[in-house]
This record gives sequence, C-alpha cells and structure tokens, in this order.
Amino acid sequence: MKALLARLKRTRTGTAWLFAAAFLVNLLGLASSTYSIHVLNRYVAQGISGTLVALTSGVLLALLGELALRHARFRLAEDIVGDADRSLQTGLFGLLLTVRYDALSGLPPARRLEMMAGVIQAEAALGPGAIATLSDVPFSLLYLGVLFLLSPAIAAAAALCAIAMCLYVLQAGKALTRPVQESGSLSERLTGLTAAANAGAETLRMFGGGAALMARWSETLARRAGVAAGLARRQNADGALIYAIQALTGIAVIGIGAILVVTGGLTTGLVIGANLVAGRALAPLARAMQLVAGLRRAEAALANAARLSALPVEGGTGTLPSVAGRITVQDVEWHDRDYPVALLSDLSFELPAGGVLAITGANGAGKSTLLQILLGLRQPHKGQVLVDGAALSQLSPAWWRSQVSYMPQEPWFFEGTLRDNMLAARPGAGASALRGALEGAGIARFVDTHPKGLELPLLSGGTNLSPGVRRQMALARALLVDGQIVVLDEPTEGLDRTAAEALYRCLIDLGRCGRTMIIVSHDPNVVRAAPWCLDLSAATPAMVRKLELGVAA
Ligand SMILES: Nc1ncnc2c1ncn2[C@@H]1O[C@H](COP(=O)(O)OP(=O)(O)OP(=O)(O)O)[C@@H](O)[C@H]1O
Repeated sequence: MKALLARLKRTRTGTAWLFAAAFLVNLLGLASSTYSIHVLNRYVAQGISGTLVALTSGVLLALLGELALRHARFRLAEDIVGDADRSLQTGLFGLLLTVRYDALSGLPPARRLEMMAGVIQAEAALGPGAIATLSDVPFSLLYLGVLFLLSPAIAAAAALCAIAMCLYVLQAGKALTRPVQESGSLSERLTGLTAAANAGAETLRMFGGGAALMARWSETLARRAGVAAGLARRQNADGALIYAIQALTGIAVIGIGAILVVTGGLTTGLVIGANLVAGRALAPLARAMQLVAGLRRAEAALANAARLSALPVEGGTGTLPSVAGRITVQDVEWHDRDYPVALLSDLSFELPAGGVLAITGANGAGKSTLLQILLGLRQPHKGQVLVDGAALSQLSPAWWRSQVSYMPQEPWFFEGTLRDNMLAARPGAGASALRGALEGAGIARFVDTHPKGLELPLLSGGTNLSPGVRRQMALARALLVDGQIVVLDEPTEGLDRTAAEALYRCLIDLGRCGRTMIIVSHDPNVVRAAPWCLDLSAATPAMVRKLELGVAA
C-alpha cells in the first residue's frame, strides 16, 4: 500500500480529481439500490407503469454516467502513474551505469538482474488499475452512512463486518512479507544458476559440474514451488474468508432486516436496498484484498532496488587544462573484504611523464586491481593517486578516462557493431582516425577482408570473435582514444607472432610520442623494453629504474 500511497501523494491535484471522480462513481453507484427500493416500495405497491418507466430510465442514465466516470477515473489514474515507472526503470538502469564500479561489484550479478526484473514487474501492481481500485476504498464509508440512514441496526452490523475485513486485509499484507521475500531470493538464485549454465556451457560439458548445477536448480526450484504453493494457498484462504465475510454481511442484513420488517420498522424494499448498499460497502475492501499480494511483491522489488540507489555514484568534477602524464601513487592500500590481509599495502611510486612502466608479479598479485585503481574504477582504502600532482579522486572520471588509452585483460564489447564500439570510445572520430587505430593494432587487414567490415556485429561481449582478434580490437579501441596515458593489461596474451610484432611496433611508436605507459605483462619482450619496473610479488613492491640498476633497458 505504501508504494501506491506514495504515488498518490506525488501528484496532489491529480489525486484530488481522482477522488472526486471516485466520489461521483460511488454516488451514482447508489442508484441501483435506490431503484430497487423504489420499485419494490412504489411500483410493486401501486402498479403504476409510468413510475417503473421513470425509475428505470433514471437508473439507466445513472449507470451510463457511472460508466463514463469510471473511464474518466482510469484516465486520471493513468496520469498519476504517468511515466513514473519508466523514469524509475530508466533511473535504475542509469544507476547501473554510473554507480561506482567497486560498489557495484559488491552486488552479485544475479541480484542486479533480479532488481531490474522486479521493478519492471512492479509496474503492473502499481498501475492505474490498482490506483482506481484503491480510490474506492474510502467510499465504503459513504455506503455505510447511507445504510445508517436506512437502518442504524443494519449499518452497525455491516460496519462490524467492514472493520473485520479491513483488519484482515491489513494483517494479510503483513503475513505475505516473508514468503514474498523468500520467493524473491529463490528467484535470484535461479537467475544465478541460469547465468552459470549459460556462461559455463563449454566447461560444464567438458569438465562436468552440470549434475551439481542441476541438483541445485532442482532443489531451489522445489523450494520456490513450495513457497509459491504456500502463497497460493494463503491467497485462496484469504479469498474464501473475504467471501465468507461478505456472505455473513448479507445474512446479517437480511436477518436484522427481516426482524425489522416483522416489527414494522422497515419495508421489504428497504431491506433489499440495504442489502445491495451493504454489498457495495464491502466490495472495495474485497477488491483491495486482491491487490495485496501484488503490492507486497512490488514493495519488495522497490526495496531491493533501493539498495542500488544507496550505492555511491562516481564523484569528482575537476579537469586539467592538459595532461603531461606524471602518475604518483602514494601509500595506496586496497583490500578485498573476503581476505584477511590487504592485497596492496603501502604502495608508493612516481612515474614521470612519458615514462614506461612494466608491472609484473605472480597471478593474483593485484596487477589488474592496481590498474583499476589508476583508472579510478576502484577506490584505494588508504592513500591516493595523483595525476600531474592533482588528486585523481577530485577529477571527473569521464574526463580522466578520456585521457587514457586502456586495454583491459579481458576485453568486452557492448552489443553493436565494431564501429559503434569504437565510436563510443571516442565520439566523432573520423574515418582516418579509425583507420589509424585499426592499422596500429594490426587488425586493419582482418576488418578489410571481413564481409561486413567495420559493421561486423560484436555479440555477447564480443565472444563471437576469437580471443586474439578480440584483443586486437580492444587495442584498436584503446588507440582510437589517443590518450596521453596508455594502460595495457597483458596486451600480448593470446596474440600470434604477427599480431604480437604489430603490438611491439605500436608500443615503440607510442613511446616515441612521449606517452606515459603502464603495462601489465609477463611477456619478456615487453618487460625487457620498459625502463621502469614494478614487481608486485616482491616483499615490498617498489618501482625500480632498470638503467640505474644496470639491467638492460
Ligand atoms: N590478500 C589477498 N591475498 C590473495 N589474494 C587476494 C587478496 N585480496 C584479494 N585477493 C584476490 O586476488 C585478486 C587479484 O586479482 P588481480 O586480477 O588484480 O590479480 P592479477 O595480478 O592481475 O592476476 P593475473 O596475473 O592472474 O591476471 C582479487 O580480485 C581477489 O580476488
């Protein structure tokens, strides 16, 4: 209910019109009861056909008016909902793109998928239909008031039933909270298992694990089916109870009414009319009951999504007039919450502008993590990174990244063509810049001979291409950015001899242009050529200048 009420509060004028329309709908809804009373009391008693015609015409007109007003009310509810759902979904998607990378990495991918799916599903539960239904609820009081005018005793009985129904609806909502949450987390687990079966298709076939995944899938599915069955049983029981309360109201109205007819306090027509009015008083509450499960799910989905909005977004707005490329790392510490000791600690070095640094170290020594810190993707837990003396944390991430030609260890491309992906890295790049980047990366021939050329589609992150070609494309994308800083993570990994030689030439050219280069590599050719070296596996990692140590440059 809270989420629906929040929507109503947001557009106060629209809400006022909605309730005005609902008031008129319910007022006109009294016509059929009034009709029954008058037909039974006047036409049946006196038999004048003109009375029946007049009453029937009146009630039909009222019915038409009620239909028109219901339609108008729905349109008002649509206006209230407006594009709230779309803007919520767009806002959330925007957050997925802009929250800090390291904060986002803390949320399991399956949870992120479920968050988005949940918010999309919440749309139906919080839609105009639900708002229109909710707007009828306060007018139960209108019907109870009319009932009171007809007979205070009947009104008291109906009011008791309405109160019982209200209390039941409220507690039913609360009782659904846990099963709805449990069902959500089981769905998340199923989404994670589906993602694992997709991503690990080759591994699962070659090395097994399918049986274990299937066992987890079946167990999770069975648990979710159990929760869903429990929810369905609960909803069925709730529906039955609401029906019983409605039936009980009818029995009470007719029973009390019969006594009043016999004692001469009421006519039969009034009793039948009162029964209709009592039915209408309880109907909005019964309809609200049907919304409860959907609303609980929507609220759980919104609460889940709120966790995403609580994550910090990337900060820093500063820019520098130009970048020479001096990189200073001061006392940087970074730790993973799953490990008791820091991966990087007290790391300090300064790479002069135009310097070339090779970073080495054992697998898992933190080389890629350090690069991500230099790119501003991860925040150090202690210490800082400076660019030409300016704190990286104060600089605009988008601006900083536009100064860096970065090739990640595992390149990924968004769904689109090679051209789309290249131009996203450097919007507005001309044909000659594109050509230069492809040639620099040694991939121009491949693109020229491909039937689709630059329009070749990159699917599933680019995994429709061989890993070597993907890496060359990632290098071309990095070169197109043409940043003063060049950051490459294992650039020669998986390259054939020709491609590796193209890369060496490219590195030599970049070095001649005075670019500051930071290259993570196990390739002896790259490590040998770099004048600066940082071994992250050393007991106390420190940047060393090989010439000073007498090592061949
Ligand atoms: N204190 C720690 N000791 C060992 N491993 C850690 C520690 N803290 C974190 N890790 C793990 O090590 C990973 C480091 O990965 P990273 O990719 O930075 O290493 P790498 O040196 O680039 O490895 P590779 O050579 O395999 O590419 C972290 O993501 C984390 O999973």
